[in-house]
Amino acid sequence: MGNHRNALVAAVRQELAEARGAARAVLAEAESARSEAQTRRQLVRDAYSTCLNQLAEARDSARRDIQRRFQFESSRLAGNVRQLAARNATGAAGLPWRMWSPTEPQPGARPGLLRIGTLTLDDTAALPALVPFLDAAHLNLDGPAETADGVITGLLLRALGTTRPGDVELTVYDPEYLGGTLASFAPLGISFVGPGGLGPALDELVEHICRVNESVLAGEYQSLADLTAATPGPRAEPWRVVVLLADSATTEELTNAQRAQLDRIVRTGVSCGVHLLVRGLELAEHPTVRRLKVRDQTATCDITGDLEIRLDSAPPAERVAAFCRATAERLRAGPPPARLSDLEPREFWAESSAHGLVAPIGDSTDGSLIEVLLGDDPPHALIGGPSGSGKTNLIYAWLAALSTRYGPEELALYLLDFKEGVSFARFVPGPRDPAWLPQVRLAGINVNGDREFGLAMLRHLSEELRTRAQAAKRLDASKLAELRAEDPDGHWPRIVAVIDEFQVLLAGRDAVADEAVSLLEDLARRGRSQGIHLILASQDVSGIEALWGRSGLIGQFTLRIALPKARRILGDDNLAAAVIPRFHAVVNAQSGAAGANQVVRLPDAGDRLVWRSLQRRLWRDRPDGCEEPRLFDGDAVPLLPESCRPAGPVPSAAHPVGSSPGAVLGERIDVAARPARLRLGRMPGRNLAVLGTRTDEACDILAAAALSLAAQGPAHFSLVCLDPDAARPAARLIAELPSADWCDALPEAPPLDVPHYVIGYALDGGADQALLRKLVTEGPEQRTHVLGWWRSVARLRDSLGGLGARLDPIGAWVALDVQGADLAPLYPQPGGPAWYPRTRRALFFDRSVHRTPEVIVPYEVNSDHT
Ligand SMILES: Nc1ncnc2c1ncn2[C@@H]1O[C@H](COP(=O)(O)OP(=O)(O)OP(=O)(O)O)[C@@H](O)[C@H]1O
Repeated sequence: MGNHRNALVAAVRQELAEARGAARAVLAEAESARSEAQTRRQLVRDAYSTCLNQLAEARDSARRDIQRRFQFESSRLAGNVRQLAARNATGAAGLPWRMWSPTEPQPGARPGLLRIGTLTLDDTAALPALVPFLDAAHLNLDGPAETADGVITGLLLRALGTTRPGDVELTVYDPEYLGGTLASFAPLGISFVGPGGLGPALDELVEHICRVNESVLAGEYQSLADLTAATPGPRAEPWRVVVLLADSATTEELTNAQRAQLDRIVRTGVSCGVHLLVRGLELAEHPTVRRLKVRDQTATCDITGDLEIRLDSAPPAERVAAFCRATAERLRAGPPPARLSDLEPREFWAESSAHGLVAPIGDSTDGSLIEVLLGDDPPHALIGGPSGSGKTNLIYAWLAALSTRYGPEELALYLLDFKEGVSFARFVPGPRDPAWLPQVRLAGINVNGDREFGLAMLRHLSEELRTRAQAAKRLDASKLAELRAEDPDGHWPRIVAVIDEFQVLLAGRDAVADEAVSLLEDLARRGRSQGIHLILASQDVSGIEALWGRSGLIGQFTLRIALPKARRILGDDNLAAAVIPRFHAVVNAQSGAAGANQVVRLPDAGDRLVWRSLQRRLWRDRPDGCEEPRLFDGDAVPLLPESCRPAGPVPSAAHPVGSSPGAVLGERIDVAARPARLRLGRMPGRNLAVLGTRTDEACDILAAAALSLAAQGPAHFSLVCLDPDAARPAARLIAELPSADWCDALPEAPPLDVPHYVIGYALDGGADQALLRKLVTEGPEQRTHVLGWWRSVARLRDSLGGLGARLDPIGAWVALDVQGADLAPLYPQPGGPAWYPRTRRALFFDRSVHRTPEVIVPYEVNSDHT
């Protein structure tokens, strides 16, 4: 029993222990689950708060980003709006009153927008608030009369200040103050409409619109704005601006008929240049009506929606009065003369020169442009006027009008100015401006001493004439238009040659004048049909008289342009030039016959900056391959071209030598600026004498000759210098020559297998006579040539043996300051050549090629002595 109980107890204990164990295990499990859940909860909480933080950060950065973008975009937009506003409301249309002054519109420019105040967009700087008006809209204002009238005054001043005097006609209906509101505009000749006059005034406007449609637009143009854009010159019709300052009484009083007329004007006015500027009266709905709701110093406009406009104050009364007085004065004085820019066409280089060159040179007193023609008739022009009368200015204006109309394929210009000045330098690249006028092929400046250059240009044109005549003959064309039609791929621009102070070329009874006259005559006679036109200008009556003596020449110059006080340009019975005022010209296309005069006001074409900017525009548009013009500047000294100097490896004796290498002596005065060469073959007399006392130039000529010979192939040089003044240039020369030796006296001619040149400085300074004679006589056959410098012809003769010495071994010479008569012993014709020495010019004569000597410009070889 006891055992049984014990066993029972033990079993119960056992079970209890197990149950307790199990309960503990469950508890432990629950505990761990709980702590796990707690940990998880903590994690979730942490994650949540991290997430919250991140979200907040992301939100903040997105907000910041949006704000930044907004600011960027709004300031960009504001900038764009500001730029557009600046472009659309330039000058007087947009300047605040304190800086305001009227601005003359560019020709052909359409009216822009007008400023009435400012707009503020968030924190951007204030933007100008602009409204359209002329050629665009009627304006309907509503609000307190005083503020609205201030806006109207401002709008009128801006509209008038951005148009030419007389381009806007003003009509004011102001029944309340009988015109007093806008009385400051009275000097402009406003039509004030009295209280009972509204009906007739509206009728008159409607009639005006009908007339404009019927006769001015005539079905060809949609609007006056289109007509103005398409036709250069003054406006066909002024704008009519009608200001209606109504009050409620007026509105009530408006009859049905008046209302109907007003509605018609609203619908049709803008295209005919009639604009309403109305306060206190509701205009009918129409796309051209813009409405402004004015409050105290602020307004809203249907263009800018809800944005509030801070209105500008009304313009100061004294400014309005001063402007109106000045404009009335200008109106009385008539339209101002055209400006250079008025001569520009709407589109550059759009004209063909096949049938002629038509271009305006100025305007008439009513403002319409006056065009002159160069073509088959009249083919050539003669311009005359005393010094300072504006010939150069006229030529500038004419060239501007021509070169903006006709591109380089249509027009080629050759410009020569015999004045002491550089009038044509502006057309070629200069140190400060690389641009040039693309049509200019050649310009000569400072040529008053170099009539030969004028001759060279005429010869060049004559050559061109010959080419054209041959082509025309081949293609059976009798004039340029036909030649161009037959040969559409050919390059046949019209050529205009301008020669200012041409009489310099014809002055004197020498070979230059004779040849110039015969070339001019030929060009004037045959150039007409080949598209070569001459414009000759002169201040000098005697110059013009020189032409009158040559009827074959003067008869071709049927276009005459006489500046004030010009004499003998027009017919003897035509006195117009004596009475025209300053800066005017008489244009006469009938050889100056009385009755064919047109008086032109000439624009001021002298402003360099205006010209430069126009020329840059043309230059930027020049076609590919358009070459720089050739500039001949009589004051510039040309440098020996690099191609005439030895370069690269020294040629060996095996190197082929041409049969007659050419010694370069200077630049020829011709259109191509070619070097003058003396051929030194194995023939008797192939020696050169440089004659004169100008050491620098003589040394330059010898150096250019030696260097250019060394550049052509293997050669040996022996330098002899008998004048210490020439020692330095001689030393420089020997340093540059690949194969040379310095001799204290004339060398014997050693037998060499390459040409040998003896370069002698001041050979009159004690050279061995016998040796010199031997060298010049026998040397050339053995390819030994003397290129020597003597200070006079007499000294040359002395150094060759004295009085009876023969000079024929000297086959070529270059004379510097030696008078023509002194050159007689070296010249085939008795008396010597006509030569009057000039600085940096030399007379070159090669017995074997020249009939008459040629003037050359000695090159500068080393630029340290000039
Ligand atoms: N239409 C014009 N409007 C304003 N100024 C002008 C006009 N024509 C000429 N001038 C000015 O008059 C002056 C003389 O003009 P220009 O040099 O053209 O005369 P010119 O007849 O060529 O004189 P010269 O023969 O002595 O060279 C210049 O200062 C020029 O700017």
